[in-house]
Amino acid sequence: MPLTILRCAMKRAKARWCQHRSLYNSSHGFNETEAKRALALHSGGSVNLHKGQNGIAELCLNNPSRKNAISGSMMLELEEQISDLEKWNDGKGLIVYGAEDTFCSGADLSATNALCKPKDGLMMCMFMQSTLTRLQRLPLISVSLVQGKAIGGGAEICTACDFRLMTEESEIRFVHKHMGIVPGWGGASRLIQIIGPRQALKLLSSAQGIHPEHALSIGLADDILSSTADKAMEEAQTWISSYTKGPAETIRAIKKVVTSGREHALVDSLRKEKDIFGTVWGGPVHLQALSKVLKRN
Ligand SMILES: CC[C@@H](C(=O)O)C(=O)SCCNC(=O)CCNC(=O)[C@H](O)C(C)(C)COP(=O)(O)OP(=O)(O)OC[C@H]1O[C@@H](n2cnc3c(N)ncnc32)[C@H](O)[C@@H]1OP(=O)(O)O
Repeated sequence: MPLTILRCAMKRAKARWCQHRSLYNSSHGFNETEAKRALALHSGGSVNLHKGQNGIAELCLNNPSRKNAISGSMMLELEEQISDLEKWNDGKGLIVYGAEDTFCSGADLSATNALCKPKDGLMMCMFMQSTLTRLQRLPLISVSLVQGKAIGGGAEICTACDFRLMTEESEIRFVHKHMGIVPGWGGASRLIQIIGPRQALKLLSSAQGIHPEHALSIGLADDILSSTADKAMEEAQTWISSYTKGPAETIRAIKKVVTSGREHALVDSLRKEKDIFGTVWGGPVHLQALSKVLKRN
């Protein structure tokens, strides 16, 4: 294999590895194997994934008897489902939602109580920050479908998607102040990216419940769904389809360039955009579209 092709293949492999690796390693005092062992001790609920034929996946936070609180085992299942989605090359979109009438009431309080030592809290923080960053970086257009409450860590999870759709009675609330902490799953950093530092400071320091109209006015929500609970998913599927029409290859490249622009300084982002452009220019989708346009004109 000529050296140039080998170099390109190695660069692509490295890029894929970088996207999937944890934000933290032993130099930060993080041991992924130990973290997984500790979190597995706190079981309850599940995280279920359905990958649709239409390229839209549905990820369910499923612990209704505890208002979809995230147990330790659910943190592990969330990471496993995101690993699955990272390998889903036909994927174009993702809808994250909660079972029954709630989005998510945050970390399971019995688990956080057992993990209340600083060392254990930091382990959970680094595991969930890495997991939700990988969710945010998926080359899929992602939506949090917020029905009912998204509280604490639940509010943090909904900031890890590209868009937020809220039903009329729903509420997002960063309750961390009342618990004497700050967001532990990356929610503060992402909230600042979404609504800016001033509005983020207001929501975090007031710990107020954010209702749909207010969320829409500050840019935290992207739309308010009129449906009743049983129709909300159908309405969310229709909403996301406006952004996922077309070949998966193109939709995924568009999400990648936006992720790159969000995370890199301008010059690095331009270079990443060039690399991504190089993966689609002259490809089958581009050439087919080009021939269609040339025939039309
Ligand atoms: C780093 C993560 C960390 C953070 O970001 O700060 C966290 O997320 S810490 C958790 C923060 N979340 C909370 O403080 C929310 C606590 N729950 C509530 O405020 C309310 O339950 C609710 C979500 C507003 C719903 O209220 P309501 O409809 O009145 O239901 P109940 O309160 O009766 O709850 C039903 C049932 O569910 C249990 N439950 C609810 N939330 C949790 C939770 N986070 N962990 C564990 N269990 C939870 C609640 O105890 C009830 O159980 P039973 O009494 O056994 O029926």
